[in-house]
Amino acid sequence: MSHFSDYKDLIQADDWALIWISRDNIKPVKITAGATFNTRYGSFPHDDMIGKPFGSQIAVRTRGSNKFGFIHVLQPTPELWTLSLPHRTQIVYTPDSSYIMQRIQCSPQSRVIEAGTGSGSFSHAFARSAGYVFSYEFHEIRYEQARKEFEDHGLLQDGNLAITHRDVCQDGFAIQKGDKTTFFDDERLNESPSPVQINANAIFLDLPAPWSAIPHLDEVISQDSKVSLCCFSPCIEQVDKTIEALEKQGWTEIEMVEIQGKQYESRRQMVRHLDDALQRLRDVKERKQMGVERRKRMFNKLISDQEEPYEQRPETPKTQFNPFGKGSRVKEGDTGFQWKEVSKVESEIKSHTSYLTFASKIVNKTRDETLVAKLADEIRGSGAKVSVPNKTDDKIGKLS
Ligand SMILES: C[S@@+](CC[C@H](N)C(=O)[O-])C[C@H]1O[C@@H](n2cnc3c(N)ncnc32)[C@H](O)[C@@H]1O
Repeated sequence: MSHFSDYKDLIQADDWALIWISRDNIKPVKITAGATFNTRYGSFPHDDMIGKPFGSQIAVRTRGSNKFGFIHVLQPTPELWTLSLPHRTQIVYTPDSSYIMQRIQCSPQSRVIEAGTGSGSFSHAFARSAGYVFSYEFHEIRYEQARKEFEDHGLLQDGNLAITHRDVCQDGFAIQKGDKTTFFDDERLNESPSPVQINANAIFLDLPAPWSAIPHLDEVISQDSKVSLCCFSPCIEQVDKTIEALEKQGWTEIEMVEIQGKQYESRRQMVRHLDDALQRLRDVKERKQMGVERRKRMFNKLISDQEEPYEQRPETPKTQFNPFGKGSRVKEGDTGFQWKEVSKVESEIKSHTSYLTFASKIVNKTRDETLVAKLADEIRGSGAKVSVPNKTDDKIGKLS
């Protein structure tokens, strides 16, 4: 069972949960009867979590005080995993991964190649949406760590993910049956002929030199459906070399995109008039003048050493409200003032802004007339109002 895509209501022993302590502090925890989750806000017995719905708030009294510390126990999702995983490399964040999956049409029909695995951030997102994921990592320790995590999270056992310890730039993507460097647990793959039928139709390369891996793709991509590819590269020189390799290998629809994740905050801002500004300047000038005169009098008193009765500083009238500075505090949206809706750009959200190079390839450009006729019949039978391609029509008789 995958802890990251099979939703369940109640927390049970042996479930993985992501414990939300604060926005920047989310911890993956395997719920274990009798165990305790310790934080600086208190110790939370796992037994208090078992049987409660995912999403529950668990509170404990902080030792020596009347206050409570609390946590939320959340169902794991790829998005939360991305925010909580142990970083071994740079990772792909959700703003990028969601866009990439949409662009490469990741669906249950997708057979995905991902290289390298890195910290496994994107692998979790792919595993939830795709039919099958083949992930490759050449760094032995990272491969082992990722394999362990995939295993713990239920992505390998009866799952839809295979991880291979391999330098894909040198040795390509093909997996021979019985390959000791590949770890998967799937009867279908075990039974498939050698080499394993990868038939990838979605490729994601997050490697320093994707141009060296691209020529190896031809032997593992789908021959009878459109293949979409995305390369994730932090610098434009890499994009340049990647595009050169893609063109050379016959990839088409090449396009480069950069994602700049920004958060827009919607708020109300007080409408300020020119008269307010002028009034503020008069105010400042008046106060300054009063200060100068007071200091002059104090100086004269020092020189003449004459006693002068203590002069009370004249009371300045409290301003009703000064929209440019001090005065009585006004809360956003208070009545009696004029407000306008504005949007404010917050600092950049977590995203590893790389350049995304997309491309596609169709290997076999002839179409299966029997299949087209069958689909056409089905569409006609469903009564849907669609224009069905006619095989005698030259313009649509072939896929271009
Ligand atoms: C930036 S990380 C990938 C991060 C990953 N996309 C994620 O979201 O967690 C790049 C990974 O590619 C691996 N790598 C680099 N060159 C490779 C190659 N030729 N074959 C396989 N893996 C490679 C590195 O070891 C590294 O772990």
